[in-house]
Amino acid sequence: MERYKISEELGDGTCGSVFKAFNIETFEIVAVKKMKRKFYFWEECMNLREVKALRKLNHPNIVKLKEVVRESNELFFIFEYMEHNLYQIMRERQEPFSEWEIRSFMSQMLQGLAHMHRNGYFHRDLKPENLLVTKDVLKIADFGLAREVSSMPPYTEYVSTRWYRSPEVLLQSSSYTPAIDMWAVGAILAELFTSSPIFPGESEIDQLYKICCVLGAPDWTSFPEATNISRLINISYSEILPTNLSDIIPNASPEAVDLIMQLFSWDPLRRPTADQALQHPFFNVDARIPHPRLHDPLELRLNNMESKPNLELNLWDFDTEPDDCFLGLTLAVKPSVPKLKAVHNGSQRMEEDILFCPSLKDHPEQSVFWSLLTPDQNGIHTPVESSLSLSFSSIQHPPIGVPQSAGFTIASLQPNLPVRQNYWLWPPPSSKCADGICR
Ligand SMILES: Nc1ncnc2c1ncn2[C@@H]1O[C@H](COP(=O)(O)OP(=O)(O)OP(=O)(O)O)[C@@H](O)[C@H]1O
Repeated sequence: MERYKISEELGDGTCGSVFKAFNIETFEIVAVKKMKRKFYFWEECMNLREVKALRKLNHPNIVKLKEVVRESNELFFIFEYMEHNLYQIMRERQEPFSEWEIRSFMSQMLQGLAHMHRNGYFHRDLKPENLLVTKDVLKIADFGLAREVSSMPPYTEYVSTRWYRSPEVLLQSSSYTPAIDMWAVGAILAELFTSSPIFPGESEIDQLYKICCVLGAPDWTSFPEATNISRLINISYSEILPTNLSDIIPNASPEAVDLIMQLFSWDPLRRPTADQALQHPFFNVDARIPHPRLHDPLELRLNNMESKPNLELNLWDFDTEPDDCFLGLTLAVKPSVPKLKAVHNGSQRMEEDILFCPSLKDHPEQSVFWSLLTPDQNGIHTPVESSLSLSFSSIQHPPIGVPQSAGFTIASLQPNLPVRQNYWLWPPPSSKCADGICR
């Protein structure tokens, strides 16, 4: 690892901390992911899902693993460096993405995903943070949870980030398929329009509840083997009516709404595959859709430093496979605890677990905000012992153009919820976000 000069930390995930680094031999800028657990044998390293999957998956829209280094029983992945992740980009913008931009991001994500699924893997943790972007080229990253399609169920309920989790995973269906990634694609597509998660569940039950609030009553027959079906049964449907998705995502074209609805099929078998989604009319519409500016006298600014969920780990989620990166990671496990911040008309700050604003003149509905703990930072230690490394061939990919832009507001995202959200989505550039990470 002495070839690499480590600079800033780029991210701190469940399995590892990611740093920007400079290769003093090749002058290349790379991203170094230092795994949190120790690795005493090479075999363990090569059996890691992330390594196994990325060695097989060579695609312009999948982040390139260039090298694996084991040094002092510590494991480092050397990735091609990407400038941003999609979450950061959404947070920093001052206006919504155009449908053209969304189409470009989505098409790249789906092409990477289609390649992955065709090659027998599914990702299992798709979310904006795991979509890396440089000069408008999007690449899927973080294959720590990637699973071979041919691997045998039952799978553990595991740990994908709750907001992007499919109903069959929430209901602990004994088997699931690449369709779980397609659910996450739907959630990400909706979020690209609104810059706010469409199903920001605070718990697994709340996650299902929020899904039902948008989609209406579930199709029970879609989950014949779900062990946790009671989670769904316990939700009182009499109080929940399905929502018109166009009301929730007013800036989406009918084609986009149709694609999102298909991706949000309760039945995993009815969700389009990545290849099928790429054939959807959404990708053939060339018109720019105007974005209605959504005004609201009460502008509540969500502090996005705390607006994303941590990866949620349950003790029973731990896989017994030796290649599971979570083994021995108890210190990295953080529960998702709501901690909320909002600004009323940019002046009055409030911070509590759940913030209700019942006294609003123009909006008698209550407002509620969600956010979660900030991950701890982890230092990196200079290795002292001998090291081994494994290199992978690299490829160059042509950039795909997406115009730049910048901030916007959005009104109610979930009209059927007993609460209503009205807030500024992204802090302006002047807000405290000094390191550009804001998590
Ligand atoms: N190749 C890269 N270039 C630049 N930044 C990167 C790269 N890979 C990862 N990152 C940054 O580091 C963050 C964490 O990386 P990654 O998701 O791989 O770690 P993890 O421990 O598996 O995280 P998670 O808890 O989401 O599973 C990413 O969200 C991204 O911001």
